[in-house]
Amino acid sequence: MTGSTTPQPAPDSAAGHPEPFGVRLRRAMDTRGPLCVGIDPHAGLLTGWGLPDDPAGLERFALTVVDALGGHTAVFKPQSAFFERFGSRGVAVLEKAVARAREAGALVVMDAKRGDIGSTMAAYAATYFDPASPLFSDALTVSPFLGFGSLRPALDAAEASGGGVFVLALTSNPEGGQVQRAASADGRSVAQVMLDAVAAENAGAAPLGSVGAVVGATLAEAGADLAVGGPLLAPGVGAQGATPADLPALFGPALPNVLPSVSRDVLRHGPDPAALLKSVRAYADQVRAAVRGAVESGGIAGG
Ligand SMILES: O=c1ccn([C@@H]2O[C@H](COP(=O)(O)O)[C@@H](O)[C@H]2O)c(=O)[nH]1
Repeated sequence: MTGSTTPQPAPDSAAGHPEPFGVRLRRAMDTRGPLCVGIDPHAGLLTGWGLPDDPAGLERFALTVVDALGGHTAVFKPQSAFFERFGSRGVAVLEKAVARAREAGALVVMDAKRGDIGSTMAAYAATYFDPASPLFSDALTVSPFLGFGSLRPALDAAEASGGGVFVLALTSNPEGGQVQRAASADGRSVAQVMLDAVAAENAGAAPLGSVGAVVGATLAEAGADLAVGGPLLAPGVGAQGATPADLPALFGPALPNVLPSVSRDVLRHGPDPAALLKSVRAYADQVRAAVRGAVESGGIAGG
């Protein structure tokens, strides 16, 4: 992680098309460090920071995180649920945090795990990928439980706005395998069907496609082909027990495209901005060291 360089370009490239999310993410990870910081304002964290568990406390919390880290971290991942629990006042705070994070040069992956029939998915797509929307984000987590094809409106809207989509494939929770490891009609696991569909979306994209997959860092093994040509968002580092040192064995050759995500284990260091930044820098350094070690040991190709 470097100082306060700004990885985000102007939204429009010279040709008038937005620069793709995958390109922007690759640059952000390379310049700021391969780490995503989750903004998860748990009630216990607000209390631990000496803040009230109300919209005013939520705003202080979220903006403190953004102001402390926005010029340094590659990606923020606000967890929408922790804002929605305060109703419209919480969503207003989320809007403010997203805008301020993007102004600071960080990319925003909205963790809302949206998924519905196509016509409703189009409304979700407008919420997060219409540049005029107050929740306009760089990327969105989506759930493919209604079938990969139901995600099409989000995939199309993301592409049009230079945004990205992260499709749940192998989640970090222990219950996920019940669905994700189940065999589909053609014998592939459900997770592999989703990963293959993600790979097809990214065909021809370089250096990184804009359609990613969520693969939990907590998994004992992937048991799937992770060569999707796009980013692999890996939550579960920190409070859920995974460490950066676990990543090479789990992700193998896909490791350079992995974006590990940490929420509680960074946030617990607040409200002191310097302590938050120190924690993020330590995590980013550990991830870099894990990738370097894997390259040096011949486990993955160097960049
Ligand atoms: O498979 C998944 C998908 C998403 N998440 C989300 O990431 C954070 C994890 O928070 P920690 O405090 O670092 O455990 C949270 O918002 C989850 O909803 C996930 O954990 N696993």
